[in-house]
Amino acid sequence: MDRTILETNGLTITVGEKTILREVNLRFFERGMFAILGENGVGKSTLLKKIYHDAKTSPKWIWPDGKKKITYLGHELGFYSSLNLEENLRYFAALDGNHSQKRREELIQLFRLEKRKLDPIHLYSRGMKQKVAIMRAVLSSADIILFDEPFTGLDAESSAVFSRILNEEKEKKLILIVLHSVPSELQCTGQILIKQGKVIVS
Ligand SMILES: Nc1ncnc2c1ncn2[C@@H]1O[C@H](COP(=O)(O)OP(=O)(O)OP(=O)(O)O)[C@@H](O)[C@H]1O
Repeated sequence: MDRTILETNGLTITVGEKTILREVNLRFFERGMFAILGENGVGKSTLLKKIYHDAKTSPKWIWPDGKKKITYLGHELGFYSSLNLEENLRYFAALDGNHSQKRREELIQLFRLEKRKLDPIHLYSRGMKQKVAIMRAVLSSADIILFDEPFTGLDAESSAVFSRILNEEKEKKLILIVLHSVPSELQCTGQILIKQGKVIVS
């Protein structure tokens, strides 16, 4: 049976003098993918960051095996630009407690980076860098993945590939994903619309 893995009980977020979100009550089980939608500036990124921050720091969060298994991909892509793709992914795998080398190679192929995997990341284009950050998040052993506009910079083919990867991952993990529009291939479990400080779940 599914159990609750993430809950926000009456969460109110205030930035400076301004209350961005009021009394947000969300509850998620261990699997599924939920799109977080809404106009510019309504608080989508703020909500995601708050969830990540609380998950890492709040004593209210209980992690079954004591390890905090949540990862976040925001606007900062977070890898080592002087290292190549292989080195970056291997480094993060070592930090994380190792991921499958087979899956790593599979993702490199799916994103068509095999020929570039030994180039340092600083030579990559914007979209290629985005793919590296996505691979890192997908390969992590986290139970929860938070993505903030992860389709940014991806071409149509890569967007379709990434949507298919997410459709598979949502069967094993909880994925929250901030989007401006839902790509046609993406099969979300539900949508969370933020409007005027309120959250509407559908
Ligand atoms: N550090 C901060 N200081 C002051 N205001 C902030 C700060 N961070 C965010 N805000 C404000 O909070 C509101 C929500 O910002 P947020 O980035 O969460 O919106 P968003 O829905 O993700 O927007 P977008 O679709 O444009 O990315 C905005 O009005 C923004 O100006």
